[in-house]
Amino acid sequence: MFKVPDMSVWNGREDFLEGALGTRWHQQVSAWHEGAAPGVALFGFPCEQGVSRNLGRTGAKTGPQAIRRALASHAWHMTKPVYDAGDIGCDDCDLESAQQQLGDCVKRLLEQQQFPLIMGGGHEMAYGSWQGLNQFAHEQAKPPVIGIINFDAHFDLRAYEALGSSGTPFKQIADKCSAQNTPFHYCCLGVAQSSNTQALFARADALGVSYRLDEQMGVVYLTETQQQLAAFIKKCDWLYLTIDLDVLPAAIAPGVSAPAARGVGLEVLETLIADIKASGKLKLADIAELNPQLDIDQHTARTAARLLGLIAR
Ligand SMILES: N=CN[C@@H](CCC(=O)O)C(=O)O
Ligand SMILES: [Mn+2]
Ligand SMILES: [Mn+2]
Repeated sequence: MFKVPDMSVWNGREDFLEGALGTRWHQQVSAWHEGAAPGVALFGFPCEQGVSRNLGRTGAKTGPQAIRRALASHAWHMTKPVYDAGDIGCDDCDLESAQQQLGDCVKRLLEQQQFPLIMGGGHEMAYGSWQGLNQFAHEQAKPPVIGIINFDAHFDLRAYEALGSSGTPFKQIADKCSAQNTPFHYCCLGVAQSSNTQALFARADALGVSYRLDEQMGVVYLTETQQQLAAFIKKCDWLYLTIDLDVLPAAIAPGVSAPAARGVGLEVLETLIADIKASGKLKLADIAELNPQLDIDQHTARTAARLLGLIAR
């Protein structure tokens, strides 16, 4: 259910002697309101029902607050406003209602010319985020072609029966795209072979997914990876970027349900994010799976905050 932003989390060190150039995020982030000037709207999805249904290690529901706390002390280098627009949790409702409400909030922010940046929570968040962008796209005179770029060790294309989980969001989106007769453009980068069964690779192939294994994503393969990503981006009008923090090596991102033995390096991830931003097509982004209970000295929260700051810029 919707919670208004708790602005008390936005606090930290203040460099009074430095004046306006000495500010940090906690001094600049304001509560979002209808009619606010276009900028970046942070939004939380403190939910882990999907992780629990997927038999993962729970704890991600405190992820959004941990990212906010890590971001609060970042030095301010932004040239556009940043807002906190609140949270949609799922303590009092089922996951499906929370995903739908998240979608409604994302759509509302897009209608208000905001760039929504959603903080999870489990990766079940993606099915909510996408619903908002999809609905907004269908309000346009000519609905733009949406492409999903997922940095993840997992395809998250698991089969499901009645209910989805953190392992199914892109299968759910593929099914929706098929039902509404729109293309399913999905690029999944950083896939760990050992963490995805043959069934998932077969489903990815059947759905025409553009993917790369983690072992094909080292710095030596960067140009090749950039070319594959550029070819994917070319097919799309709008992009939805979703980052599952378990794509990063466990040493950098220990605070996730399924830490990666190998993972994709931050320098590669950041270069690819810069390419995505430079395309001018990015409409929506989210960062999933931060589990503060499993984190070590806020390493994962700090990485999530760094990536968030890079996307917001
Ligand atoms: N979004 C996560 N998907 C992985 C997670 C596994 C886990 O939480 O342990 C998957 O379904 O395989
Ligand atoms: Mn994953
Ligand atoms: Mn995932």
